[in-house]
Amino acid sequence: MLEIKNFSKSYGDKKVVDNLNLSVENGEIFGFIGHNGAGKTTTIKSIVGILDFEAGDILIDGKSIKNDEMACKRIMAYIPDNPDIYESLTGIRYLNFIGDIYKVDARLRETLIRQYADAFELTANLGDVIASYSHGMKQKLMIISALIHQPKLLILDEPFVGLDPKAAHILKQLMRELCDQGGSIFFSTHVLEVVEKLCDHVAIIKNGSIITEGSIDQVMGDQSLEEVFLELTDHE
Ligand SMILES: Nc1ncnc2c1ncn2[C@@H]1O[C@H](COP(=O)(O)OP(=O)(O)OP(=O)(O)O)[C@@H](O)[C@H]1O
Repeated sequence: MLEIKNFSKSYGDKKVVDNLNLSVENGEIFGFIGHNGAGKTTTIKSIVGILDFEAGDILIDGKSIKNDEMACKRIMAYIPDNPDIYESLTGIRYLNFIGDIYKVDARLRETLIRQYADAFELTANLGDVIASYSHGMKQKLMIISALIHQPKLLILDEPFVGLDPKAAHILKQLMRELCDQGGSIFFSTHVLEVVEKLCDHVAIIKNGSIITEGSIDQVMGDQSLEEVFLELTDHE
């Protein structure tokens, strides 16, 4: 579903990701972890077509984000680490705006909005302007907007930051459901317990290079993910 091949990215003359390779299969939840500044957001923004990159390619369901951007964007959804959305719209207008862009059938859209807004306890606030939302409420709205067009690939950058425990629990359930239905998820996080419990696959990035990657069981062995992470990232 997602294939990153020989991907390198620089800002000016500073290379921040160096020859990164990884793939996410159908039905898989893939956790992407690494210290601050390791290159996670840069990789994610390149996957979703926000950043250009100088080397390698990124394929979504076999199509290149460089050469076939619209086809890639149609089947993928991205939830950034900072929910900066149109503050002057109401929640429901924003969701309908996204529904229109992705041509989500009106009936299906209504059902999905109700289902997800109820799950995240946001239904009563959908008529309010987004400017009045808390950080967590904006985050929930972004998650709902990503799910209503039923993406095959969901990309999330630190999705659990700012969510209350119940919302985090619901998001984990929805992530698992999407993958049980054949979708794929690639997400970054600093919450290693979530990766341990939720992910099928994990990669650790350090200074722009993958230092270990594999199934969660392979990577952890008989240690906790925290132990593995600290051991691998502590050494220069
Ligand atoms: N717009 C930019 N211009 C120049 N350098 C940048 C830019 N954005 C990021 N960088 C640098 O690229 C490197 C990787 O940053 P990135 O945001 O991808 O890290 P990250 O792994 O997502 O970190 P965090 O866990 O703190 O979110 C860092 O050294 C950062 O300073």
